[in-house]
Amino acid sequence: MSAADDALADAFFEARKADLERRLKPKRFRHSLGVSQTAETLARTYGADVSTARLAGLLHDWDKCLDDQAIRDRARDLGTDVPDLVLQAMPQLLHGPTAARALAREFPQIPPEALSAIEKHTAASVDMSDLDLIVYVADVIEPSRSFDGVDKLRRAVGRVGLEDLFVLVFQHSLENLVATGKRLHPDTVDVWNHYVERKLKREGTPSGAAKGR
Ligand SMILES: Nc1ncnc2c1ncn2[C@@H]1O[C@H](COP(=O)(O)OP(=O)(O)O)[C@@H](O)[C@H]1O
Repeated sequence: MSAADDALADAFFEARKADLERRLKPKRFRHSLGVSQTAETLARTYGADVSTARLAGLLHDWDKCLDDQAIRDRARDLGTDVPDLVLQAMPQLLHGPTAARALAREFPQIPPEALSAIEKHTAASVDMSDLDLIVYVADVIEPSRSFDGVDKLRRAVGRVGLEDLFVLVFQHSLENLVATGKRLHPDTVDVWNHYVERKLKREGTPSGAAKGR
């Protein structure tokens, strides 16, 4: 069995699930299982690798047990390259990047595609792979999430393309951050513009020509 096959096998999944149950509070552990199942469903729907999706979904919050200072320390120890604003003002945005690095170190057999999705699951990024998009979406719509509009997002699964689904979900995340007066990660505008530009191109809308109200 190759190293990647080992990481995608049931035994590895069950062992990391047991680790995770020890690391996380029960609600966060249930959320992780929900993200794993939802990522698996999305992978089936959109043609991504199902085993990698379920593993990335399971492990995305591996470092969510750390407080702000522990996250900062971990980011420094692991050599994670981050803007100072994020390190100081929004260290919780680093739990994806630190988890990806820590998991790679502890379990080198985890495929890079899964680590990439874990890294990007909170702040997103331009040029995300299908698996990155899937884990981002799964984190927001998994069954234990309950917020106004979640059913609309769930209903869009399979009805719209994966990137369009991501845009809907990312839009919801941004609206929520602004509505609650939160600061935005410095890359957020770039990510939004990147995916909106691509959506406008898919729809054949000339770049920069906003649709009238
Ligand atoms: N683009 C962003 N800019 C700033 N903060 C963000 C951004 N996206 C998510 N967040 C915030 O980062 C924190 C962690 O997000 P997330 O990993 O989705 O956690 P949770 O699973 O607890 O919702 C949340 O407080 C969320 O509001």
